[in-house]
Amino acid sequence: MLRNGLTTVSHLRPLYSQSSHLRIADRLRAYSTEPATSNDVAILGGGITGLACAYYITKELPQANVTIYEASDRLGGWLSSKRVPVKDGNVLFEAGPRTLRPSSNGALAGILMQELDLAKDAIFAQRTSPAARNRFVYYPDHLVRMPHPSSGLFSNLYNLWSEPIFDGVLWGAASEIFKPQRDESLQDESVGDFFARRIGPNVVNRLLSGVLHGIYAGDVWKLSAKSLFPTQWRDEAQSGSIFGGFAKARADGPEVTKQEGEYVRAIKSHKWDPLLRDTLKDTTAFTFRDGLGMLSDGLVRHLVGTGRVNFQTSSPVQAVAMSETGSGVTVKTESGEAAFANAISTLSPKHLKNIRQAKASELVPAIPGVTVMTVNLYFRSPNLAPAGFGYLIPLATPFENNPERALGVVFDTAYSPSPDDVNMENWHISSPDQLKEARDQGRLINVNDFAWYNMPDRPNTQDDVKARGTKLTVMLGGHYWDSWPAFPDEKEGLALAKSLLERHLGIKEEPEAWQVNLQSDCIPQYTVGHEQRLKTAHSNISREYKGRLRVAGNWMSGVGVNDCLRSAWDVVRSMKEGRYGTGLEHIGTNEYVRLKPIRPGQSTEQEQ
Ligand SMILES: C=Cc1c2[nH]c(c1C)Cc1[nH]c(c(CCC(=O)O)c1C)Cc1[nH]c(c(C)c1CCC(=O)O)Cc1[nH]c(c(C)c1C=C)C2
Repeated sequence: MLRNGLTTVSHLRPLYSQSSHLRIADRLRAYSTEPATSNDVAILGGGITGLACAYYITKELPQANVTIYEASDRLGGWLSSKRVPVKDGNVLFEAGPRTLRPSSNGALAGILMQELDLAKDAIFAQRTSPAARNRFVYYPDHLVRMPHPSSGLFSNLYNLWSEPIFDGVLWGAASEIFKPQRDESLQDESVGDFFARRIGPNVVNRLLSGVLHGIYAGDVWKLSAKSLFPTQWRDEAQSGSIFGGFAKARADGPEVTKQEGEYVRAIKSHKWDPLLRDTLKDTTAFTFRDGLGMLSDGLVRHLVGTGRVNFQTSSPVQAVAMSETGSGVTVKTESGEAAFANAISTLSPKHLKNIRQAKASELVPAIPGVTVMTVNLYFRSPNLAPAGFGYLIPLATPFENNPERALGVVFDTAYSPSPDDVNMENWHISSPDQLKEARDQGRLINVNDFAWYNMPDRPNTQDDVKARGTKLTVMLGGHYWDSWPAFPDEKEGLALAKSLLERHLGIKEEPEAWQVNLQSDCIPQYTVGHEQRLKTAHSNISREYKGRLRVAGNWMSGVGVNDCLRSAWDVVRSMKEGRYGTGLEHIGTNEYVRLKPIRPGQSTEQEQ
């Protein structure tokens, strides 16, 4: 959509929402009331989780056909990458997530990249890059760089001693082991209460609240310690302290849920492209030439190619009911009813509620969401922000230094190279022959802190401009807007972002391009008691749909894109193995396995 008065060149076209891409047989079947084959699966929601579910089904369940129902006219959910023209070319703006990390659940994104042939389009910011080394927090009236090994011991110690943000941190951490253990009757508490009790309130208000702004856009005093920090929560109960548990895990190996152990094993047994695996090992975060939207586009393209997926866009689901025989479910939309053996809902709990028209009781207890406004800005001048990831604004930053109620600012230029960044004259190693030779030998090539994977072409760039400017995203709102009756409009959002950047970074320049995006209810809040709510949802869904409806998405085990992929992977794996489940059966599990300790020089974990 056009937000800034400039023509937007959008690569996110409604290509796959066009009925010409749907197989006629599939379309007829989708609207017939004939019984489905025993394998057909309906997927509710065409965001990244829905697309990933369809992908894993086509890969793992060769007999199954899939129908994806999406209420809007586009697929991909809130992955939304758009090109915006500027005077000397165009730049890419991300309305939602902008980068992915390759570790943990991120391995699935790496595997998708390999299987969808997207690695050649990827941009890999290396661990050596400023994006990895320089992370800032704004407190109380200036940017404070977080300690990092690359800064050197002296500089880190000086920072810890001189910056008020770290007051009480060292002492709080050192004495944590002596703090009394919580009462056994305590079932959950807020992240704030937990860490204030274990380390001290300054750590919560000045540091941790900022980190949780950057992930959940949420309030540290409301989010659940048990759900967000399960390892530390268990460590206190089992070892008496967080540090005690940490030391035990270092010595004996970390304990993880059985489900996590299976995941680690599956990832390890994947047949990795060795160069991609090595590239990802040295990568702090990655994205693609045309932004993260390339991931959802790549999935859709692949799914169309399988001929087994029927896309029903602009088709909100009105009801999902058990079939009369109990051998499947029927999905009702405005156009009719269709029968399936199984359904996977990737809808938010709020939308899931609507699929049980007549029922008054709730299927999934309410899980609140926060609204985030992202304001993308592109300035003509380069280096208006320090080199680095960006900065977070914690709760303790005084109101007069953050009246805009911003959560943080991302320095997008750090992940989003333009031709300047890959200009041969600026390379660490300037001989292309030397680089090609290294790559031919399978060695990783680092061009100004970006891995060069797509040999022999030039390293990928995202912003197509002659001279690099500064690209920033201001994040506003989140829990600060919880009780607001209305949100700022585009003009107000832009004004808020500009006034924040002027106060914090001294930027007075007018942006050459900008885009304001209001993401309503976009990040679910795992507030105190979240685990219990998920258990209730599991028993309700199980009772009503008897294993025929499963759920996946960002409201159960992590709010990021990587977590959505993981949730899709888990749900399809459980279907493949014929396990009875709802997608929530693992919640609150007490079956654990111990992984082998990670020894120096060893990079991966193994199950014992
Ligand atoms: C667009 C708003 C989002 C905010 N949080 C998330 C989104 C999509 C989800 C999220 N962000 C991060 C994680 C942790 C895992 C990780 O990839 O590191 C999750 C689950 C970290 C993160 N936060 C910000 C960035 C650039 C990243 C890296 C991944 C990403 O591109 O999202 C910046 C940031 N995100 C939000 C705020 C308020 C913020 C402020 C600087 C909200």
